[in-house]
Amino acid sequence: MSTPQTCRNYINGQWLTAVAGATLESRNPANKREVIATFPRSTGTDVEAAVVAARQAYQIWRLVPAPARAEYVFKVGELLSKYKEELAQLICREMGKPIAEARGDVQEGIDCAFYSAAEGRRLFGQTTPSEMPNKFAMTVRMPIGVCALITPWNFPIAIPCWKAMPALVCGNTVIFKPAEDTPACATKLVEIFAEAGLPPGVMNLVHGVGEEVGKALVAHPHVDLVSFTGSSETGAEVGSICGQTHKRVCLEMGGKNAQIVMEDADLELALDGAVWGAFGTAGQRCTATSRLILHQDIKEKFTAMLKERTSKLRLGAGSDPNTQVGPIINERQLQRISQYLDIARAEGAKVLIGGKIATEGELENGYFFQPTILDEVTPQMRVAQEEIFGPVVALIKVNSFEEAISILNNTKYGLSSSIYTRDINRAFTAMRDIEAGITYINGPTIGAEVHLPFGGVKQTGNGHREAGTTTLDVFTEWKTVYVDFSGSLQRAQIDNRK
Ligand SMILES: NC(=O)C1=CN([C@@H]2O[C@H](COP(=O)(O)OP(=O)(O)OC[C@H]3O[C@@H](n4cnc5c(N)ncnc54)[C@H](OP(=O)(O)O)[C@@H]3O)[C@@H](O)[C@H]2O)C=CC1
Ligand SMILES: O=C(O)CCC(=O)C(=O)O
Repeated sequence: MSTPQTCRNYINGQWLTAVAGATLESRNPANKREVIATFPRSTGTDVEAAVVAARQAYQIWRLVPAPARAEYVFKVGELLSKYKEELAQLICREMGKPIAEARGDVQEGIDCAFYSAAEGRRLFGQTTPSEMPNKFAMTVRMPIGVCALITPWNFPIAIPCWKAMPALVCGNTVIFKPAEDTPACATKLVEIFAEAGLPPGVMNLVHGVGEEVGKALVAHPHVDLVSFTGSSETGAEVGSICGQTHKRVCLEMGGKNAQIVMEDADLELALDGAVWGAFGTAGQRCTATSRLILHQDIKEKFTAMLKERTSKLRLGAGSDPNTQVGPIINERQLQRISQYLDIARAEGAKVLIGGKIATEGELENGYFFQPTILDEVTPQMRVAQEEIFGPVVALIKVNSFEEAISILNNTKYGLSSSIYTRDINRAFTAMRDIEAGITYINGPTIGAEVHLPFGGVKQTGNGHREAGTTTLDVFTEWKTVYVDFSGSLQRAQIDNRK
């Protein structure tokens, strides 16, 4: 066990303890005796200092040319590459995901840095004809101001990067409130932004409890925008406060993602998709596959294949290269998953495999849940409707393609979706009729790429898309500019007559 790291807030270019002095700690979810970090339990006073710093810095930062702002973000990308392994090891210890996935988390940050940095030389507006003579019409993107970025623990590097990087390139300043479970990852990330040379106040970090720090940021009158990823419940609260104060808000919330497997699918391919979609990151992704909608003709065979593969998955600490499924983030989430198993049994679902907290050998030291398959699930059951956020997948049998699409759409969420079929007509029909922000054809529901829009429909979000060029609509305001040069023309004509 290594010595716990002492994390601090980063406000106006300085590393600070919370003014009130209180601290919290994060632990290794694979070994709960190991304290990874202590970090400030900040209060409204620290939030106030960060907002003042970010507002002051904004007046200078917004005037730095966008290509120059982007150079800082490019530098962050280079530094992330340099520290990639160190960061990945830290993610394994603090968040728990297997090392290969942790490297992917950092790589997403690197990809986002280079993609966002390039946008510094674009940030395109439009020019369009004016209906008046001697008039020029155009639109330009303007920064919004101070952005509060409130992030979850499941992608402790990628998600903060895909918010902070475009926000900064667009000319905003940032206050980052990371999840309580991953303060050390957040601190290392902000150290990297600082090492890249960002001026004081442009990037600020305030650790603490969501109900305290997150809430104070959302309610603060001088925070202009909130970008939030997390649970639907918290997202609804954040959205409602922002609505009351007319604050810009981008919400990215839950999913109840389904993979359809039709009778003509390549079953081996669909199996790979189902296993990694459902059990990758121990199911703790908003894009995780939590429902498998199986055509009746392949249901029995596919279920047997899935059960066999699931039984061989190796649970363990993320830092062990042999681990395929890591721990659950904390005790509260572990108990929540366990409660969903009770609900599933009470509703009449059949536990085919798994279904319990895993305690064999060293697993007892951490928060592990057995990869679980629930069979005989019907579309209205709570386990088919509510986000579990754990390694639990529900099997639902269907008789037709139409029924499969209808059941897939039958939830309040609409983030990711997938269909395995060899029929091109069905693939395109699914692409058209599925109600989700993301649809994969012959691929799992997970695996977002940073240059495409990320987000969902219905209660998954509020219509915005981060990542891709659509993120620019989150982090900028449009300004419409009319230039009327008829006056000066007339003056020039008068001058010529003289
Ligand atoms: N869509 C996604 O990617 C994710 C979805 N979830 C879903 O959320 C469930 C619970 O996970 P949890 O981590 O508690 O998610 P939360 O939504 O509570 O947390 C997400 C972020 O919001 C902060 N926060 C909490 N309360 C408030 C508030 N009142 N105002 C402002 N910010 C706040 C949290 O801080 P703090 O950590 O201090 O509480 C964290 O930084 C999961 O089971 C899963 O269903 C979770 C993570 C990611
Ligand atoms: O599917 C992915 O790769 C991205 C998932 C994600 O960002 C999330 O679960 O929060």
